[in-house]
Amino acid sequence: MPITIRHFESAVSRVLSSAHFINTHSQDVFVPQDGVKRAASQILRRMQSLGYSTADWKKHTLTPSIADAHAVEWIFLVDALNFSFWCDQPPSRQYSVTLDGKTYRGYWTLCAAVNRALAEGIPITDARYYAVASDEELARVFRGDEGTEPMPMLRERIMVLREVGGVLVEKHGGRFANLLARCGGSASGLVDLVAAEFACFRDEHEFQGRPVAMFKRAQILVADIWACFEGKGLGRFEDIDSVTMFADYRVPQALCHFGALEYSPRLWEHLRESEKTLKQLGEAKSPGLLPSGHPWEVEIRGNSIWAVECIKRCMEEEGTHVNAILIDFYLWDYSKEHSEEMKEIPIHLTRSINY
Ligand SMILES: Nc1nc2c(c(CN[C@H]3C=C[C@H](O)[C@@H]3O)cn2[C@@H]2O[C@H](COP(=O)(O)O)[C@@H](O)[C@H]2O)c(=O)[nH]1
Repeated sequence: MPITIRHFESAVSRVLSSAHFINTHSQDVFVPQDGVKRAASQILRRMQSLGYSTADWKKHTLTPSIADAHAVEWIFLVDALNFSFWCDQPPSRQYSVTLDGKTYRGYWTLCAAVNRALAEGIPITDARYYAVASDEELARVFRGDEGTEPMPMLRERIMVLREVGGVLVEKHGGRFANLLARCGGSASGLVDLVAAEFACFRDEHEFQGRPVAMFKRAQILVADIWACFEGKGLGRFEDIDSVTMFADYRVPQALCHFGALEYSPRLWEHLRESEKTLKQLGEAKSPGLLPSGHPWEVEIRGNSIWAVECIKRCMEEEGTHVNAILIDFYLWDYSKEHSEEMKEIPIHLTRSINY
């Protein structure tokens, strides 16, 4: 049997080559270059008017306000669990977490629950705790407001905590900072290390017979550290601009809104119908959910990554350098601040620990 010498390609460059392959082989999702051009000018103008930068990361109420060793463990814990917050219940019943008088939904429920646990004296960001804490203790950490659904995919989240906590305790002295110290200031190297050490971060699929990679949570983990430290100290990465957009279910909405992403009529119809069914019948019976790895899911995620790369290149051509991370963060924040407008654009809903 010939030994195949697998040419080692870093995870981040595999994401970019996957996005290009998906874009050139998609049947239902497109990145129209005229839309990209318009989107790039609009987004650039808005980001410049806001002075949007890494400093915006710490401005959020719930993200760590001090860039220190604890912030690194906080970011690792949150990005290990940073997936699938949507639920099919009516808004009044949707999982929510109220902290300091403010009620949070979606991604921010995770941050609120973590900060609440810390305020209650629970060392939730310490791998030596969450690797072995009981299911009941962890369910209590992530408990929702009275009368709301439990946290979506709580069982999967507890399994993720056991996995990543166990690896950190057994191999890295219980701290993600020790793994971070081994990446030699390379973002791509850190993504490789995270994908090698933790199975739950390996966001890889097959598309038309070819392996494709997205590594959404591994990349946003690196990006959050970079942003929190504003590119300095523990957050200094020489190759940070190689990191791509994070293929979630929110930014595609914003990309469609700005005209940089388009769906075929049949895909648009399917997503619209599945959202309606989801609301009427509830998730259990809804035919509409896209199973993880479905071609349409891969097309939406891969083309979202490609669209942001094209927007980035358009901005370069206009003489401004903005990396994919900041474009992504801006679009995600935009989608949350304009949720009413976003309602016009259906999202692809998948039960997945990848995003
Ligand atoms: N592409 C991308 N996806 C992101 C984020 C974030 C949080 N980042 C914020 C924190 C600091 C930064 O400044 C950002 O403002 C969460 N998500 C994903 O969204 C989904 C949750 O949506 P909803 O259910 O509506 O809350 C889910 O897949 C989650 O994994 C991002 O930045 N980019």
